[in-house]
Amino acid sequence: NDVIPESHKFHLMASDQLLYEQPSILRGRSDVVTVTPWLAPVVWEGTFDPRLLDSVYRLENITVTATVFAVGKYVMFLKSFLETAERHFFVGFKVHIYVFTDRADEVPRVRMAAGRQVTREERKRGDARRSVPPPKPTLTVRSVAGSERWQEISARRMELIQSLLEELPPAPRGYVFCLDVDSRFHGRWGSESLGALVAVTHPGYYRDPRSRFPYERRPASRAYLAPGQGDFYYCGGAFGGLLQEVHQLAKTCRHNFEADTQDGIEAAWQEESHLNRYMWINKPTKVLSPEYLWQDFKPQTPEVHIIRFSGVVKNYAEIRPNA
Ligand SMILES: CC(=O)N[C@H]1[C@@H](OP(=O)(O)OP(=O)(O)OC[C@H]2O[C@@H](n3ccc(=O)[nH]c3=O)[C@H](O)[C@@H]2O)O[C@H](CO)[C@H](O)[C@@H]1O
Ligand SMILES: [Mn+2]
Repeated sequence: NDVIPESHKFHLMASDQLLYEQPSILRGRSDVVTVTPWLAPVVWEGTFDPRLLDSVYRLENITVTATVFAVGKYVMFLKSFLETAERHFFVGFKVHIYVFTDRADEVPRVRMAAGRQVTREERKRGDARRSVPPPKPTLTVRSVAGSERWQEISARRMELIQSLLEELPPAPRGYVFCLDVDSRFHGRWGSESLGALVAVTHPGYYRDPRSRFPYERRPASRAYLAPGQGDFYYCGGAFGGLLQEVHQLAKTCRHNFEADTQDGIEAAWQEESHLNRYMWINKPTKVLSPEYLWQDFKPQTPEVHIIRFSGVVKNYAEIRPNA
């Protein structure tokens, strides 16, 4: 006599067929903090069971949208970004990637990895609701204007993300991640990263006191954070969450960035500064550890057991339209 709630909108529901390692509330990662002071999980390798989470979210029929911008010479990063996304990003789920570029004819054709197909074994043990294998990830290319300033290209992403999300059909189980293109996946990035509002701690600052975070420090900017404010330094290169939440974020950051421009001020790190201000007020419901955005030039640290996504080393002078 199973208890079948009318709706499981507000809690996770698992199949009783799935057996996994017994969880412990005594043992776990003790070298890192795995929960914020507002009780949001901080996702590190070893804090979650990927099979359990995948099975939970497969019952939910979720869709994952990703946005990536490749304007000007940054189109050169698309091939490896897309190829590695195929191998590691939400494998087994409905994934839709939107590429924004001013060089549509240079977007590489990327072959879909076999790992995308649901295996026969998975189909056998899955329930009826998922007897149909999820479709292969799809890719949509959108044309955007180029620019003479990289700062503008980077910041304008908020505006384009906002309008994309206004066009997408509303989906209560729809998630979106907004990612830098000059990066590659090296390991799993999957359902463990899902949350209403998701931020990634910047790999360059997660060991630093907040006084050293490169927040916008001029009170005239709408991205201003005063000394003593700010939780973590989050990166502009990866954030996400539910469609409605990310829409709110993009709309707010765009509005504040443009209002600043009217006042003749550009935040220290453009939309990243505004994102940090936003996340100070609107606490993320899930924080991803720097495993989710590393930098290739940075030696791996002991607490980082796996690098999932990492920025490639690039020659700024060569690829950016301005220095
Ligand atoms: C890892 C990380 O958190 N990176 C952030 C950081 O610098 P980054 O040095 O990582 O910035 P970046 O040069 O990668 O630019 C950000 C993104 O804008 C796009 N782009 C940029 C220039 C260009 O000519 N063409 C183009 O397509 C592209 O998707 C790129 O990945 O600070 C920026 C502030 O503005 C952004 O917040 C970046 O997300
Ligand atoms: Mn980047």
